[in-house]
Amino acid sequence: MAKSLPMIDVSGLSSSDPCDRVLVGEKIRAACLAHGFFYVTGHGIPEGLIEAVMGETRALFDIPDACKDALDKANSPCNRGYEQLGGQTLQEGALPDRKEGFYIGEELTAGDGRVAAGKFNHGANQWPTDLPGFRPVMMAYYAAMVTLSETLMRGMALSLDLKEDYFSGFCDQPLATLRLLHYPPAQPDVPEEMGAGAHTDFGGLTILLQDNVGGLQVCDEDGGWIDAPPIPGAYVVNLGDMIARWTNDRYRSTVHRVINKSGRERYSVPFFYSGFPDHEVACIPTCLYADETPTYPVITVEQHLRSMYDRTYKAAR
Ligand SMILES: O=C(O)CCC(=O)C(=O)O
Ligand SMILES: [Fe+2]
Repeated sequence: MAKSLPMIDVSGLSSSDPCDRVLVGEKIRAACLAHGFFYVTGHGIPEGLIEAVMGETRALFDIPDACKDALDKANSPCNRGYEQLGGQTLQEGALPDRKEGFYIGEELTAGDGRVAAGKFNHGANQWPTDLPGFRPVMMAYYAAMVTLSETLMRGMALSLDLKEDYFSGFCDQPLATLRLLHYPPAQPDVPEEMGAGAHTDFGGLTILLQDNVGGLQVCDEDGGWIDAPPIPGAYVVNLGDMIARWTNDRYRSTVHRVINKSGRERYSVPFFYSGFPDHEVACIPTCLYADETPTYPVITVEQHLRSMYDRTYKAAR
């Protein structure tokens, strides 16, 4: 039987009964130890909002090329806006990714202290002018994703037998990115080209919304690939590099990739929850065995993100 990823109903994390919350933490622990990837239901995100996000995403990628170019993220000091097909190379040494994208973050004005201080990826968005529903839908969804991420980080803390608010410093004024992606069908005559090359995610958690096309694959411990097909009503959640650093790889930042072999257009909307930029990500003492030392040096969220953007965008420049 083909391997599959676990499914977790996380509604218990919002229960007033601590036992309910601990039970979900235990399920998260098992899923993180096994794969670092799991499906989530009971997330509380309204279906209508999800449909609206998918509708606006398709509409965005359907606007004329000249309008996309006007929104190019090269215009933005904080990496917001449109990224053309092949703009990123997630897997070192591979061909550029066969995807186009659009980056959205928290809407911040020049007067915000973090923007004035030149904090990484902080600032204003670029919005399409001819799609009136786009901005309100994306901002509502961004806010809902921040709330869900906070809930899931409490679940992560419980899963590690930590106090539920252990990650509250990380969750303070979090840097996060909503990313709209469009994957044209793979080209049969370029079999080595991928929609997204094999990579790990850079932040804390990723919450992925995908359409019904499929193509996401998760690397197994034995080096094989497990399909993560779309399941209606469920998100795919995966751990990013920060969690591997916190746990000294007890929980892995699992490698994944996308190959769209369906012959159809694929759309997905990952939300990357990266945390407070100045937060120092250091190994959690209880994640070390007695004779073990931390594999990773202490790093701030911002330092790690900057280095990963440098690496994955350098090749495509
Ligand atoms: O589109 C997907 O299913 C996954 C995208 C992804 O892995 C990423 O953007 O980091
Ligand atoms: Fe990813």
